[in-house]
Amino acid sequence: MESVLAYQSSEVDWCEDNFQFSEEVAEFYNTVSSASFFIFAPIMMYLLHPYAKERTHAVHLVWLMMMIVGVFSAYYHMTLSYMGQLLDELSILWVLAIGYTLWFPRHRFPFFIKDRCTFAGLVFFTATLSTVFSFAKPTINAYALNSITLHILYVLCQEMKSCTDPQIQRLAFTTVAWWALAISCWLSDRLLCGFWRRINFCYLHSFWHILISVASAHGCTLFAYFDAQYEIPFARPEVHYWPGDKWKVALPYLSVNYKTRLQKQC
Ligand SMILES: CCCCCCCC/C=C\CCCCCCCC(=O)N[C@@H](CO)[C@H](O)/C=C/CCCCCCCCCCCCC
Ligand SMILES: [Ca+2]
Ligand SMILES: [Zn+2]
Repeated sequence: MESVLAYQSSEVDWCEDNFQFSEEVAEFYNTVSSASFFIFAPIMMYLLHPYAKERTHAVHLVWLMMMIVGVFSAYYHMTLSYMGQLLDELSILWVLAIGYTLWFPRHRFPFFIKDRCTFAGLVFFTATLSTVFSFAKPTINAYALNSITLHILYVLCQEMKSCTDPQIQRLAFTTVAWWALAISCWLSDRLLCGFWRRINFCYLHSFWHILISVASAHGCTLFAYFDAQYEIPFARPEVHYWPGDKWKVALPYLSVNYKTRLQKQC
């Protein structure tokens, strides 16, 4: 047990120099930047609350899990332990599982699945199996998790084929742009560390933490929008931005129209 908790027992070491500032913290910038999950999650929980109230409070689980990802990510970079790595990766796997359960469009379910409850069962079975397999070769886990994003991108492209709303096209474009920036940093830190060391700039993984938090906030709002359109169309979902619709860099959220719903019910 002691060895899986030991500092640097993980096979993966990120580009940032270890123990630069303290003997307790292996990768200082990577540890500190994990706070971005903590900063964005409560804001998104608040912004998506009207949609969650209308649809299901389970939406908040995604943001709770994001905070857990933040804790495990900080623990992992602080210790570079095997346990830290697994906790970080498994928490990502499960936040993705919750995201799929909530937002995967019903009309794209496999033909043998008729309702969201059965779909949730399939997702949770797959995630449990993947949890078990993740112990087999931990070095490939992160690549496997990143390839799930390719499936999310595929679903997004399919959904956008029938979407002509310029607001949603803008949101889809921004989501993919943030994600592309994030994954470039992740891959570059992983594969081109020699180059970054030579120019003394080893902080790309900490940029990834911030960029993927922003990309996730965008991606979740986008899929929540598709979901609201299919599942609660009477709520007339609309995308807005915080702090303001005119801001160039802002967090997207969904507004729902309670008034229309009340009129419909009467
Ligand atoms: C129908 C599909 C709905 C999908 C909803 C998606 C909900 C996902 C929400 C957030 C997940 C973000 C988690 C990021 C955690 C990063 C922690 C980290 O940095 N870990 C690294 C080690 O420190 C590790 O190497 C990283 C592994 C890979 C992580 C893959 C994350 C996938 C994020 C998917 C984001 C979707 C954005 C939309 C893209 C078009
Ligand atoms: Ca390192
Ligand atoms: Zn990380």
